[in-house]
Amino acid sequence: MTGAPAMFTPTATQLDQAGRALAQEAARYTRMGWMRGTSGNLSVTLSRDPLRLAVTASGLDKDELTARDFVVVDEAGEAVSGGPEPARRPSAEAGLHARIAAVAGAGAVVHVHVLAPVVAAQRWPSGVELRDLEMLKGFGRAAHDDVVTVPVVPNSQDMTVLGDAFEAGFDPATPALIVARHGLYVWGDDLHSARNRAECLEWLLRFVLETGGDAGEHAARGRWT
Ligand SMILES: CSCCC(=O)C(=O)COP(=O)(O)O
Ligand SMILES: [Zn+2]
Repeated sequence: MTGAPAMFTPTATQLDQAGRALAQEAARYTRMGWMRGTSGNLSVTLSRDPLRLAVTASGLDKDELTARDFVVVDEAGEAVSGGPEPARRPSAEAGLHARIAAVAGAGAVVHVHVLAPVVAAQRWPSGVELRDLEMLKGFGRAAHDDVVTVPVVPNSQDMTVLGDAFEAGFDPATPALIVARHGLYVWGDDLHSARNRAECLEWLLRFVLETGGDAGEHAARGRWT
């Protein structure tokens, strides 16, 4: 027997909190230079069953978002009723946010156009390896985890294609995805945790780019440890 479809109506307080948090966080990323122009987008999960996300509106300068510049979307990233009026257009990448929230159980997803991941993916298109670095702890991993591979998927304008590629390589222990020639996705329980992870991952990626990515090989040979 199938039950009635689950319903969800966000409260005004929930919407207000989500809108303020998204706008504040987007302004912060813009100041960091990680959301240049209108690039980047953010989401928070409002409900799991049914899956509902508050995602930033599309095409806006992310430094100037108001607490109403977001859209409530479903598991496919499609706008549903219940968000601020007048309705805005959801981020073009809302479908990937929703897939990450569904598959990884993320409470927040951030997508930024920071340079290091894109350069790293150009250099290591089958995944960027990180090992033996204290900063891995800030990315939610142990510093001495064997090897942490940040997955890379080819860019696409089709969020189902991107979502399928993400899911195919998904490792629950690695809360990030690089979209080649595009940008970085990082997730966590909330926007604050996702930002901490993104900042630490950016540091790690800059490290491997600047050292040539062979830090682990040196350590394994006992030259640095
Ligand atoms: C110059 S930004 C190109 C689109 C993009 O990649 C992005 O992150 C912003 O898209 P949105 O629809 O969320 O504004
Ligand atoms: Zn983007």
